[in-house]
Amino acid sequence: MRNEIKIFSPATVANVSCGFDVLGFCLDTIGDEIVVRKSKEKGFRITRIEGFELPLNPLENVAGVAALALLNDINLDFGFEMEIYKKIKPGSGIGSSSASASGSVFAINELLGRPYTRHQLTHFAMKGEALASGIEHADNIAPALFGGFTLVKSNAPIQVLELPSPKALYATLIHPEIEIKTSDSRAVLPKQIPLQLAITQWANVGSLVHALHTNDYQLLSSALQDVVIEPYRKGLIPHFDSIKKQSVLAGALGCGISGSGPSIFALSEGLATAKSVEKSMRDVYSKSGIPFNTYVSKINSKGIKIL
Ligand SMILES: Nc1ncnc2c1ncn2[C@@H]1O[C@H](COP(=O)(O)OP(=O)(O)OP(=O)(O)O)[C@@H](O)[C@H]1O
Ligand SMILES: N[C@@H](CCO)C(=O)O
Repeated sequence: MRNEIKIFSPATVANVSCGFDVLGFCLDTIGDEIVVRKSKEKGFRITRIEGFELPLNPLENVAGVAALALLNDINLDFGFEMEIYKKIKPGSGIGSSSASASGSVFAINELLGRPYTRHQLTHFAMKGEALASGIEHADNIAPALFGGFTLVKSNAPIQVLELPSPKALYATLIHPEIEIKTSDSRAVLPKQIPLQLAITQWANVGSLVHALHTNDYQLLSSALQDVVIEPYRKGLIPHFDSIKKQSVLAGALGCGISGSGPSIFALSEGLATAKSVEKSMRDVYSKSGIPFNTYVSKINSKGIKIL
């Protein structure tokens, strides 16, 4: 059995417009690298973090909290240490915290000879995610650990459904360089919603799942709507309405807030359209003076990869 592992832990898009806290998909080209090795000393240490300033103290880092949740469940006479090479900016809305929490437990599980299922790993990683957002949710963790599109049917016990990813589907993202913490963008949400909006939203979730199963891009497009969360959060993201309008004019099937923002995602049929959507997003933000990055990615059907 190996003593060290290096992994690529991908960025993910949670919610996918209509599926707040339940739907997500995995990106292919954006992610962190993590190295984990066994150590003689028991417990868990983070020895190095490059890319962004984050706490080395495992109790203050989502990777550490997730790892300790797993290690508390198993009796070992050795421990682990971790190096994190962070590429996903914390607070970006593309699952920065989830990449660390899920990568951490995935890597430890591999070094232990895979005693845990991906459902059990999701449970441990959620403990880390709770440190970042104040609530245990798995809509970023599930796509990172399972790959593709996922639906979190239940948190306790954790049940993740793996949905199909139509081959021609591409994601375009714009990440405005402002930080929105998940905890802050949850604070603006109402505690109750009108029944009529709930009906529209759950009809869209069901339609989106059906569209993925049947490769029905027209249905997918009509289901990529968020009548519950977006109206409250879009004001936190400069030029959100323009990005959405221009993306759809450029051919996107739909466009919405990625996770809790500020990143915005669009889904398109075909790489050429996804690139046109990227150009339309860049045109909107170029005039704004706000620094930004854009990405085009296919859907990553595998999730976390061993390097
Ligand atoms: N290893 C880590 N990686 C990223 N963020 C971390 C980590 N450890 C602790 N944090 C904290 O978590 C917060 C970022 O998580 P948050 O959920 O707000 O952003 P995100 O993961 O980019 O967004 P989203 O979940 O909407 O995609 C920051 O306050 C950051 O300091
Ligand atoms: N479902 C979560 C994802 C962000 O972590 C939210 O939108 O708050």
